[in-house]
Amino acid sequence: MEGVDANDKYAKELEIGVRVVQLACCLCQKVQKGSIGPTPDQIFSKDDDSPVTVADWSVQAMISWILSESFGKQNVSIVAEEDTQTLSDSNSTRLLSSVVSTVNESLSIAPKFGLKAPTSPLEPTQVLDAINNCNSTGGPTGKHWVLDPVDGTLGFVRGDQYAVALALIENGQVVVGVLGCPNYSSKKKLVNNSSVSKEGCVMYARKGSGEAWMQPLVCEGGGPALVWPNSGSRIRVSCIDDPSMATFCEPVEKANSNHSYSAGIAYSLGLRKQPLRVYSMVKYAAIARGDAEIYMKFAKSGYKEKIWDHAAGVVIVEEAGGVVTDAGGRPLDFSKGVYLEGLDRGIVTCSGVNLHDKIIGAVYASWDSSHL
Ligand SMILES: Nc1ncnc2c1ncn2[C@@H]1O[C@H](COP(=O)(O)O)[C@@H](OP(=O)(O)O)[C@H]1O
Ligand SMILES: [Mg+2]
Repeated sequence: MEGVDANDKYAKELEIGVRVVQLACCLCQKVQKGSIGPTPDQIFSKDDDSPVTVADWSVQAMISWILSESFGKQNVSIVAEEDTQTLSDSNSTRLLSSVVSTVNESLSIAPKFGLKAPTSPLEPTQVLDAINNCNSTGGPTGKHWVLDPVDGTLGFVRGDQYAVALALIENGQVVVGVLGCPNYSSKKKLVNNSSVSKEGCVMYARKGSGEAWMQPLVCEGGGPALVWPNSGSRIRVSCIDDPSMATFCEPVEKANSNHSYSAGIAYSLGLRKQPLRVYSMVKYAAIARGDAEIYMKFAKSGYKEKIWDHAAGVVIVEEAGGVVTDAGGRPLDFSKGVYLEGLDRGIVTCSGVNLHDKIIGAVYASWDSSHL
């Protein structure tokens, strides 16, 4: 079965997106194994105290460079998580050279992924430029790529689930989503933390196609180069709509979502299973693949969700047959810039409308007493 008809709209964006996310997953796996870059546990803190690693900057630089080469720098607008503040510090020369060598090692194997490698290794200034080129703020018009180079950085540094998330927004709508999940096997169900695998997958979808796809990572094992259109397999959400049989997932970190509130919703709906706590957008991947039926996230009041933490996951879940809205039942709005402005209370993702209606109803019934 073929993944995508080459004549379709966004065919080139999807193809390049899948190829470059495959390459990015490979980069992350190599950093994690210590085969490129510094020791994998080297973690830096950003201004908001969130962690960042060589992999985050390197993936952002590499993807930014490939997108500019593929579509022309003047045509590419990218909204992405990282900036060069820490890297440009005069005390960071060793860190910058780690990023530069990681980017160059990764680009040197780009042809295996059907992508063009630079004719000579990138200079530090080119790497910094590539990161800085991702300073778009998106908005309601035009095409914007949206990138979270390593989503779930905590999962990455703990050897747990994390994701490389790339999406394309056009006129405020997510039209392409690619989600690389380096520790989520294309063959094995995600059950709990022991389901961390070293043979990950990439999922992807194009808006309106009614199809979502998955392919295994091609990084390891010296296997064949990535071919496209490929023999990816179709993925589909679960057909379970009985709450007592359903699995719900949520962030691992209590700081990122209120576990006791979601436990209350789960109880009121008759969900019996323990929550599946997973780092990163792998939660969207689990819904799209049918490994779970519900994903709820209720961040602290005042926290503003960023578009790169959701764009790719939302279109993949929707094309796989699922539903994603805020907790008021409205679609997420990707047209307002970097943040999901106007988001009502939280995010509710389900495999189908029946479960979704029930959760939204339970949120309305319980919110006033929730102290959120
Ligand atoms: N206080 C907070 N509340 C909700 N989400 C937060 C948060 N602080 C960070 N996040 C987001 O949650 C993401 C991790 O998702 P999860 O908690 O589902 O694993 C982080 O992505 P990064 O790891 O890319 O920074 C970050 O964007
Ligand atoms: Mg993120």
